[in-house]
Amino acid sequence: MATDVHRPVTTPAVNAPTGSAPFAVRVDGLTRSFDGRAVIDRLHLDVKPGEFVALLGRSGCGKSTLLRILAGLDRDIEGTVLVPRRKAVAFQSPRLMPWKRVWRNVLLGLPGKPRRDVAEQALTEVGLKHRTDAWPKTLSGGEAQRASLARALVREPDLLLLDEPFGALDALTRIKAQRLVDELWQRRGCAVLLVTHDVEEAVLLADRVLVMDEGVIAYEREIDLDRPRGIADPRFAEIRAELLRRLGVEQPDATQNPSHNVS
Ligand SMILES: Nc1ncnc2c1ncn2[C@@H]1O[C@H](COP(=O)(O)OP(=O)(O)OP(=O)(O)O)[C@@H](O)[C@H]1O
Repeated sequence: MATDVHRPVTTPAVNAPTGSAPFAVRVDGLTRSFDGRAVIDRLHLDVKPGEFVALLGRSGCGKSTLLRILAGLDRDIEGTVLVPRRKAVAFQSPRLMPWKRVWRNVLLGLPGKPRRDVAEQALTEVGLKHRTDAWPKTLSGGEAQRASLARALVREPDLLLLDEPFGALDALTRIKAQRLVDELWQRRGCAVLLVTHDVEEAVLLADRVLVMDEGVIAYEREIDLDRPRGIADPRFAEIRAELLRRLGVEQPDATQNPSHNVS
């Protein structure tokens, strides 16, 4: 896996030697400040190749900032960030160019002559082949998000960065999109870093869930539940409750309130 090293902008970014790295992400002593305030403060993070990691944290704690840094979109940093050269990112808003048909959007930014067959293959993978020639404005929210995922897939990423990709979808479409990401991850075997506000989504999908706070990874939890996972599993509920506690969310105490007990 070819690796990029992102160092502070004062030092030119260098490419690490190619070869198989024992990690998909390695972040060491990362600091990012805005107006003198460190939003990320000497953060450490490793993600293994093929690992699915979810990142939770209260609003404004720096999740998107971290993701943008990993994507190489923000290099005004201190510390070291090593990420695979083949990486792709999908955001909450699909960011499709309205003047390009879906298949051309999928290929946007890829070097070389646009290859419709490559776009079509990725669109097939996300169940959107029938919309290959559509204009973005004719897509539903879920379809647009799938087109955005196809755009990530054509890059054949070793690391897929997802910033709240399901945040704007209705509940049913969201469940379908979660299943699709799960399938794609299993098929492609790439590492995934998913930023989400949804604790259930994190526990459903991830091998490991991180909670970010005060500029660092404040808590992490391996999710050792069998897949496919379901919220009916008592251990699922236990892990969800622990994560909510770590996020500072008050929960009703079942011992104080018998209506929460299922007998
Ligand atoms: N370009 C910028 N200039 C100044 N401040 C910024 C900039 N980008 C982010 N910030 C600040 O950094 C902090 C972290 O922002 P970030 O978007 O990473 O949070 P987040 O955890 O992703 O939030 P949310 O869950 O609400 O999306 C916020 O206080 C935000 O205002």
